[in-house]
Amino acid sequence: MPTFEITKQATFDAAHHFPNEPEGSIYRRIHGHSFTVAATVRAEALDPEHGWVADLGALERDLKAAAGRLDHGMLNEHAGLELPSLENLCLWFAEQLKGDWPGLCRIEVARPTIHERCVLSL
Ligand SMILES: Nc1nc2c(c(=O)[nH]1)N=C([C@H](O)[C@H](O)COP(=O)(O)OP(=O)(O)OP(=O)(O)O)CN2
Ligand SMILES: [Zn+2]
Repeated sequence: MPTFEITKQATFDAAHHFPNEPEGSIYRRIHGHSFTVAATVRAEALDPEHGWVADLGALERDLKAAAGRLDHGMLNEHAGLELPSLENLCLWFAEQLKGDWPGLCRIEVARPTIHERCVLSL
């Protein structure tokens, strides 16, 4: 069955640290990154009234709202981000969005400036 996937991306900047890493590890020290987050929603049929899977503007609003909760903050202070890896960020964004977006099928969180990313398939 052919499927459509629509994706919206947002950006945020945040600080974090990894408290379980060994003394002397640079990851233990508080440091910051610029992040992108992309959310993908899948559907097998288009909304016949609009001719789209869902309004990308609505997805943008929800994704920006979630990213805004992390922007210019300390990731470790958020429930679920006590160990603030890209992997746990994917889970955190999925948790924020899944209630309103039942077709959510993919979250990608990246640090583009250092060429790192993680993809969560749902
Ligand atoms: N699987 C994962 N591994 C690591 C993650 C992660 O989220 N998932 N995160 C980190 C740290 O956030 C680390 O700060 C990442 O930075 P790094 O790759 O070390 O790049 P830097 O620019 O900070 O350092 P360079 O030495 O210049 O590469 C680690 N691992
Ligand atoms: Zn880091």
